[in-house]
Amino acid sequence: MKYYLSPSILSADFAHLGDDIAATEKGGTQYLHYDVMDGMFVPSISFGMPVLKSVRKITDLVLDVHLMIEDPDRYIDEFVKSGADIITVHYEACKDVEKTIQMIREKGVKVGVTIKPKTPLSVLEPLLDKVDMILLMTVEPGFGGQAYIPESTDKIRALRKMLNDRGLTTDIEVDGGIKKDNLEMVLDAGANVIVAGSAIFKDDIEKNTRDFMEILKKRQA
Ligand SMILES: O=C(CO)[C@@H](O)[C@H](O)COP(=O)(O)O
Repeated sequence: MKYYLSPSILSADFAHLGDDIAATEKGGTQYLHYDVMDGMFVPSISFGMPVLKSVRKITDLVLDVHLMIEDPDRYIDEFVKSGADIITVHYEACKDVEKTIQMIREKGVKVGVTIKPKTPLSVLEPLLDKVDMILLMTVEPGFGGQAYIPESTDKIRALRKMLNDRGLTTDIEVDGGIKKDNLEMVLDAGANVIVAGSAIFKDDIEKNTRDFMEILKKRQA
């Protein structure tokens, strides 16, 4: 199993975004998490394609784009053209999630599907072998800096079992409230792609990144 860190730039200082991203690169991250919010699917609005284009120009990190938007089919093509490497869509936001997954795959980028904390794992059953990554939201989507929802740990464990039972090694990404002190817990439960925003983009960003990476590297097969 490979382990990845995906710092969420939602918590970065947008006036110094390039410097903040460079610090995560120096700290050894492999991914960068890019949260797109439309003010409809989630209450807040973040950033979209133009910022992604600028980020693409300054980094070779894997751009892990999480679309918190209604009917994401409308924007898949533009996010691919703007530099996304992985596009993750919400099960709850798609009119026909299998069609959306297929559309993303046809564009030649990796595809993820995600569910909110209250959505049951059962909705993922038909999708398990169709995606590269499943993102489990461990807070209600919409804002950085929230507390991890404790019930998420059992959900991660149950999802890893569902995948193992089918012989699948699909990545499980977790997002929301992940800090150094609960990182081992989500890894033990079966997560292997870690999103962290407020725990990374504060004080010494390079050191925070390195601290997370040290823990992940110990698990690397
Ligand atoms: O998608 C989201 C919030 O909707 C997340 O990516 C957060 O940005 C993670 O931030 P922290 O909980 O780690 O501060």
